[in-house]
Amino acid sequence: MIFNFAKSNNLTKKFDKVFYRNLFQLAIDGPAASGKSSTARMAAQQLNFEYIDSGAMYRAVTLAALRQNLSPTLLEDVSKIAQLAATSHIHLHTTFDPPPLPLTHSIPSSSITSSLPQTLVYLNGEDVTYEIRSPEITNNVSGIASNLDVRKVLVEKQRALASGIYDENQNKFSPTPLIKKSPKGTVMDGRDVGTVILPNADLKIFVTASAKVRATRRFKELQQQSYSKRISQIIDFNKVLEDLEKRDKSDYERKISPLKKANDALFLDSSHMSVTEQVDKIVELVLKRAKEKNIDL
Ligand SMILES: Nc1ncnc2c1ncn2[C@@H]1O[C@H](COP(=O)(O)OP(=O)(O)O)[C@@H](O)[C@H]1O
Ligand SMILES: Nc1ccn([C@@H]2O[C@H](COP(=O)(O)OP(=O)(O)O)[C@@H](O)[C@H]2O)c(=O)n1
Repeated sequence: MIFNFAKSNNLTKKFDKVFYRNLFQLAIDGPAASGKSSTARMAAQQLNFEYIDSGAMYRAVTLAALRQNLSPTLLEDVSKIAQLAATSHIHLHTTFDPPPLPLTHSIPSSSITSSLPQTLVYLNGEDVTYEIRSPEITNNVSGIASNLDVRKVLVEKQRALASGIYDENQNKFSPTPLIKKSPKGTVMDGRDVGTVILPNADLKIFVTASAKVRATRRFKELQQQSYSKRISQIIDFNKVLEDLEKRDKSDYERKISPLKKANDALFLDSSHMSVTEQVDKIVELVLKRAKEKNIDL
């Protein structure tokens, strides 16, 4: 099935305007391992927001393409990959355990100690949560994400998800907003959320940290993963840093929707912040902006 972009775009605009005016939209962009997704998920948990991991959608399409031996650099494969992006059912499910805390200004995120929220990713019904984080996917995702047709398809799905008019299970746009949970807002993270996907977001944050700090975080994460899966694997820090810098370059320099701070985004350097400090800062900024805009959270 090929989507009618013009039609779905109109739908998105219509429902954004009519039904979702009062839902807070938080856009978080930044380079790899800057801390976007962990802070976005924890902030979503505290604020009772829906969380949308736009990068996971590019990763899922990359997995689908690699499974079919399609290459983003081969012209004849490019339209097939866009077709895959359109026809694949990509379902994101973030589990908040424990359930969201009641929102008060005095609960710091450090009080959430038990399990951290995590996002399960399903591709055509199959749980691919871990597979999409493999080095093979990580090293190929930027190439797929620089494809204009793939972006068109995913951006429409991402906008529709944020507006509640995309049914992930059916892979269909809905003419009426779907009654899901009743979140007070949406937080989406990625590379072009503030610039392209949600240009009218109520608050935009561009998170970054030095490449060395980010590579150290990824390195620890990979070590932890191999330890928990009991895989004995040597992880080379220099290789992690090199891969991360290569992906940064591709994301910052691509022609279509490059990674860029939106003009109205706030800059957050997380190099010397803990995850808890990042979450607390973001929640504080959301509450302040909601108050200014008379949005009831
Ligand atoms: N401020 C921080 N200090 C230390 N580790 C962090 C910080 N922010 C995130 N992390 C860790 O770094 C890794 C990458 O963070 P993640 O949120 O996945 O980044 P991104 O979504 O930007 O790629 C994760 O293991 C996360 O727990
Ligand atoms: N909105 C987005 C999100 C991700 N992406 C692409 O998808 C890749 C993976 O995104 P991600 O958020 O999962 O990556 P990490 O920051 O977690 O490493 C990025 O390197 C980008 O190339 C994008 O182009 N646009």
